[in-house]
Amino acid sequence: MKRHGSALHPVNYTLWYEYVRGENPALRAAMDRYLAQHLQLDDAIADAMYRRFVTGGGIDATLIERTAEGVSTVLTGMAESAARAGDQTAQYGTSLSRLSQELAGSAHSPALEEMLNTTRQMQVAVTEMQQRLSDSQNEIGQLRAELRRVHEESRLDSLTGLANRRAFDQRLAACLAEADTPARRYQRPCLMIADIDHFKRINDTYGHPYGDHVLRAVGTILKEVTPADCLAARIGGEEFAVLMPSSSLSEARSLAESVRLRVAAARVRRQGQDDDATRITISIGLTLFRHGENGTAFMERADQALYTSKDSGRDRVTVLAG
Ligand SMILES: Nc1nc2c(ncn2[C@@H]2O[C@H](COP(=O)(O)OP(=O)(O)OP(=O)(O)O)[C@@H](O)[C@H]2O)c(=O)[nH]1
Repeated sequence: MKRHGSALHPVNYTLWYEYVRGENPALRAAMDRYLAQHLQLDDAIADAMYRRFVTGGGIDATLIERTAEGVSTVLTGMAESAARAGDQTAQYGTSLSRLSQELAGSAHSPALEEMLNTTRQMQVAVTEMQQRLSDSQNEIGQLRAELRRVHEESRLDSLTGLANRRAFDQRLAACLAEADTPARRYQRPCLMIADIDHFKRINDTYGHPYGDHVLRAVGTILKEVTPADCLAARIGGEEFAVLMPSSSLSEARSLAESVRLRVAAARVRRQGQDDDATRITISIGLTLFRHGENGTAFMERADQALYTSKDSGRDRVTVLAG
């Protein structure tokens, strides 16, 4: 990295790690072109390559975290080698000093003196290297923590703090893959989709900020009632979903009813109007997974149940199982 003018920091470590790993042909080709022309890979160029070939313009936190993991392992190995080299150099230096003292009384030895000086210089260089490796390791640790935070945030809906659609889709796919294994044959996941009633009217009557306030209130109720092994998400504007991997249909129905009742009982106050709260209701569709079907069919049936709730007067739970 030093030879090509690359400063020692996490972005460059990631870039070079990806290059050496050799599984990113586009990056490899671009870097090879630069290196063949003996061009310096300064920070601006490295940054552009990192964005273009490593993160693809956005942040792929999983990839970067994996890379940070790899770089950190390499650095740990280097730090251990540097520590061993430091110990050996120190031992060598001690032996040379002893030898020099033993010979001090006899003939003066410039060659021995030179070796002693060189050994001291080596000790300083090895200590500096150990320090630099330890600094880099700390930086990688911070980078990893930051990436974890970005990764977590990228899975949350910023308004309600529930999981977002992307996180929900991933969890649904994983849950259904597991549900189709023989071990889970008798435990079928349940899915509920909930949609706030007449939400457009709420927005139109009281304004969009109040609508947001209602969404947050529903999000809070869902967080409070959803068991730890289930996932509650905001999957669209005023649409929520709860995936229940190991609940029975009757447990899922109770959960859906309790969401409905708590939303109906909640009084979401308008700012500055303490006694004037609007009544909000929610319609819910609930269904049970059928072995062999895909996520789309599962979601569509929950949606169908939801629309039955809407069509038959709203503020109710409809179950479509089979
Ligand atoms: N405040 C707010 N409104 C949103 C948000 N996302 C979507 N909406 C609004 O949600 C409303 C959805 O309305 P519709 O799909 O027509 O349905 P509805 O009025 O809820 O009626 P029903 O579902 O039939 O009971 C639209 O007015 C959207 O503008 C958001 O993040 N904040």
